[in-house]
Amino acid sequence: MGKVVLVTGANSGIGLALCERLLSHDAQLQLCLGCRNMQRAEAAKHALLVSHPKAQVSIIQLDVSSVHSVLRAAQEIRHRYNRLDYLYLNAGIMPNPHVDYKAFYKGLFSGRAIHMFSTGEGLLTQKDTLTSDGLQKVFATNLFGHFLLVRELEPLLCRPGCSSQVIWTSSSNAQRSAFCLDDIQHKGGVEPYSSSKYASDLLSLALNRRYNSQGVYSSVICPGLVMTNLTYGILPSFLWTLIMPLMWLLRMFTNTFTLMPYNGAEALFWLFMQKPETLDPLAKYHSLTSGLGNNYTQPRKVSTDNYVILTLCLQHPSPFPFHFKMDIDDTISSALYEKLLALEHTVRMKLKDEDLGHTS
Ligand SMILES: NC(=O)C1=CN([C@@H]2O[C@H](COP(=O)(O)OP(=O)(O)OC[C@H]3O[C@@H](n4cnc5c(N)ncnc54)[C@H](OP(=O)(O)O)[C@@H]3O)[C@@H](O)[C@H]2O)C=CC1
Ligand SMILES: CC(C)CCC[C@@H](C)[C@H]1CC[C@H]2C3=C(CC[C@]12C)[C@@]1(C)CCC(=O)[C@@H](C)[C@@H]1CC3
Repeated sequence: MGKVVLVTGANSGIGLALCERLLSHDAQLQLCLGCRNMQRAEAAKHALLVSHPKAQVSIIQLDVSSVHSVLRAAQEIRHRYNRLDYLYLNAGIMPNPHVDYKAFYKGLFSGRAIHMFSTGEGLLTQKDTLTSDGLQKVFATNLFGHFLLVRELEPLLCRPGCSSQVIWTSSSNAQRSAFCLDDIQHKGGVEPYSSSKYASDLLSLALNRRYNSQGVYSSVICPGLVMTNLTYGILPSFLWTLIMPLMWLLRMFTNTFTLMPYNGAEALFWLFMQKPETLDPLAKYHSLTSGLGNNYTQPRKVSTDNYVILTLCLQHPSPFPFHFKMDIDDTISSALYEKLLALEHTVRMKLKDEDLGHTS
């Protein structure tokens, strides 16, 4: 039986490009597309089968922002498969983005112009909304729904004698300054995207600590800047087309402008071919494209100087001396993990109450 791979957000952009690449590499795969929109999912499946007519591709209806949908989809996946070798947590949103053009022009003439272009740091804010579960939507979609999915799929991921990989599509826009342990949903801020992506980096660390002994390995990747529905939501496509020559020029200075979904999926695909035991839990794997258009994957250390958040978000005085930077990383990721477990408990209880309410 071929390996089983589940990809969330597989009907467009980087997720769909990854599916194409995986099927080109291994025709025996059992590929499952986790999508909320069945029409788009069917179109994606059709496109994959046109290029790989013998491939085994199935669809699972999954809205990662909805607790109920995640639980139902996980139940169906457990029913369909008896193993899960790769779980790609790729679905993501950046709703109502706003570009700070003043900061952009300021940054353009500063020494940090390249950094600004490759991370978008300080340029973007978003207006978040609530889900029907009462959670912040960006947090629920980019982080919490995926956390719940991992927890629900534990029996398929943790199999004695076998290893499996959980792979998060994070971002170079993940900034520690946007994240706060006291507000993991980012209710009080204007950078929920950045916060959720930073939280996914931390959560991946915690998952490794929790699950490595059971053969589950978690990694995070950065796809670079890619032209997809997500980026077309930031600037209209005609404007991206207009500035495309500038983007190609900038590729000479930053290899993070992967631009095409195929290139952005490079690190996701690269991880598929690695022995998970050899991966560095403290690394973030970057999809990079050189000025000449060659794709490659590069591990870069996740920032370890998290004492900034600690001092901002934990009670003063901080009980941790600065020279324990690695331990502090562990402390924050553990604290986030605990908070996610507590939230999971709350939402499960709420669902139970609602179910009881309906039946009585
Ligand atoms: N493009 C870029 O430059 C970068 C992207 N990323 C990350 O890459 C990932 C893929 O995004 P990208 O391909 O660019 O953008 P797309 O908008 O093309 O893809 C996002 C995918 O996520 C799905 N999705 C969104 N919300 C949900 C939900 N609630 N439940 C299930 N699926 C959902 C979308 O489905 P639907 O069609 O139904 O909306 C879509 O398939 C995201 O996590 C994004 O944050 C990271 C760094 C840079
Ligand atoms: C209109 C102006 C002439 C050009 C404005 C450019 C900005 C809109 C982009 C410059 C760097 C871009 C960027 C992202 C979004 C668009 C920019 C801010 C991201 C934040 C998109 C999502 C991600 O996850 C990041 C990796 C991107 C980093 C760069």
